[in-house]
Amino acid sequence: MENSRSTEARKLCALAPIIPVLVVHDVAHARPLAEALVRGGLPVLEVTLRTPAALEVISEMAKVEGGYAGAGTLVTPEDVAAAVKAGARFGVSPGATGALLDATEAAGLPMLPGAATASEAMALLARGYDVQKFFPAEASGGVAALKGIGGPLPQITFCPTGGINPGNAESYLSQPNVICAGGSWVAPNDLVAAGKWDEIEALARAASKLAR
Ligand SMILES: O=C(O)C(=O)C[C@H](O)[C@H](O)COP(=O)(O)O
Repeated sequence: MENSRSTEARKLCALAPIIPVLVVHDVAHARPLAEALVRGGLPVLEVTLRTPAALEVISEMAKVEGGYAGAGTLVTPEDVAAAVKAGARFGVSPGATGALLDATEAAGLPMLPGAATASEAMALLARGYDVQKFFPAEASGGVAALKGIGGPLPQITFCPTGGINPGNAESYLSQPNVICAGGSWVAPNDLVAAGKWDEIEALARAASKLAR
């Protein structure tokens, strides 16, 4: 769309079929985890601001060549300021508020804001966001809901996240209004804690080959 605020988000979403959603507790895991995911073909990394280490994790991941580390779970303007300071290349939010978008726009932070209903998607579209996170995807009706929203609102493209797994990912990715999907399965807590980077790379590689 003209004057889209989603130009950068669209480019990032086009880089790989899956955006890993990362909950990282130990900053020592940041570099090897990001390197494994990038090696596996998933360069766009959403680090959720759900752990005390998250901002430092973003700063470490930002140093990984070929990667794009962003901040997820942006809820407040303060989150945005902290994420930008940490070096986040983009932001993701589960929903959207005017205050949050005022902050990301003022900071020039490329943004993937969340919506779960037609009204929320329309409000974001009116503000210029034609690429949106569809969250929580499975709980909000999954592929059927995306098909439903895509009827009257085909100009909006989604990154569904929440409940996506290797078994259902391709049914999402095959929708005309889906550009990529987010998921945590490529970096399970137990593999991260155990430093099993090769296994994470293999999960990433499989995810990077999902058809869309
Ligand atoms: O914290 C956020 O802002 C989020 O983005 C939530 C994530 O989208 C989901 O936690 C990922 O869902 P799963 O792949 O089902 O684990």
